[in-house]
Amino acid sequence: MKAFVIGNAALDETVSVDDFPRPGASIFGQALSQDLGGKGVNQAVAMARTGLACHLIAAVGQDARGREIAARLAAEPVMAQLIALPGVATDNSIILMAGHGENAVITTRAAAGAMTPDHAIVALEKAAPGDLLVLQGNLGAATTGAALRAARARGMRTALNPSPMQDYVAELWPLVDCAFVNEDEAAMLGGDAALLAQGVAEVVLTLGARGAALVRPGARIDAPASPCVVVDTTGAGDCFMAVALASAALRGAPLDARALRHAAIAAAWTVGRAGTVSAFPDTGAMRAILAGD
Ligand SMILES: Nc1ncnc2c1ncn2[C@@H]1O[C@H](COP(=O)(O)OP(=O)(O)OP(=O)(O)O)[C@@H](O)[C@H]1O
Repeated sequence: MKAFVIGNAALDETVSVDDFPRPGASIFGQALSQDLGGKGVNQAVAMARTGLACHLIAAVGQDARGREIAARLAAEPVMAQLIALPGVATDNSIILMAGHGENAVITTRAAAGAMTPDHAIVALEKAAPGDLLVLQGNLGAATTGAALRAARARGMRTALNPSPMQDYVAELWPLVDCAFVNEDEAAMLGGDAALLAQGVAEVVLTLGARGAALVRPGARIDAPASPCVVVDTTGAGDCFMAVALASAALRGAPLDARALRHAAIAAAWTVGRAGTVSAFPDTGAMRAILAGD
């Protein structure tokens, strides 16, 4: 079984602040750090570090930041296919990390928005029935829809994390087998019951420090978060989704309580460290997590 993540690639620029600036205010930040990021990259790298065969398909510009992303991805076990598009800038995320543990993220989407339906369809030509497609909310409506339809035509399983939330997502749920949503997203979408009613087979609700729940028609599994000291929550949701899916896939099992436990431990590892991809468990730590109960 292989996973295909079609999504965005970015460099995360994180600055620590005591608190978020009010409109019009100028404030000091404490440190600027750079990390590999973008939800597509985050999820693909976390999956690949578990040992699951994982392809990443993402677009960058033909610029220094695109080359930097390629160089950093080369050090990861993910099979990365970066499409270097002429005339667009590589995407960036600007992350404000506040002293109270919350963050605010602004992501550009020039390269992600320029990915076409053909990019997605061609990328999935290597997929086999039973392989997994993982998507997030950064691509355009046509490309996301084409990826989901191509996956269904190939007998793949599909998972979607609708973040950042875009309006078009409402039309896509009948093509999604598994939805991962945080509390805000669940509220915007009318709750897990509304997603199940639109044909989604299973919904994973992530509830921050209160853990997560796996909901299927007539069944619900609750899983607590793993305790940790909060340093930086950036990427926790991406790490959680990737590890939950990979844990189940590597065992040939459906999503289950054990997958949620593995995901919670990996996400807490991330929350307890600064950064995005660099805060995820490395390959050794990830395999140790997945070996546990
Ligand atoms: N304070 C915390 N302590 C322990 N685990 C946490 C904490 N916050 C998040 N997590 C873990 O990360 C998972 C995902 O968190 P959350 O529900 O906040 O998703 P998210 O909003 O998509 O995250 P983010 O946008 O920060 O990446 C949770 O289900 C939990 O396992």
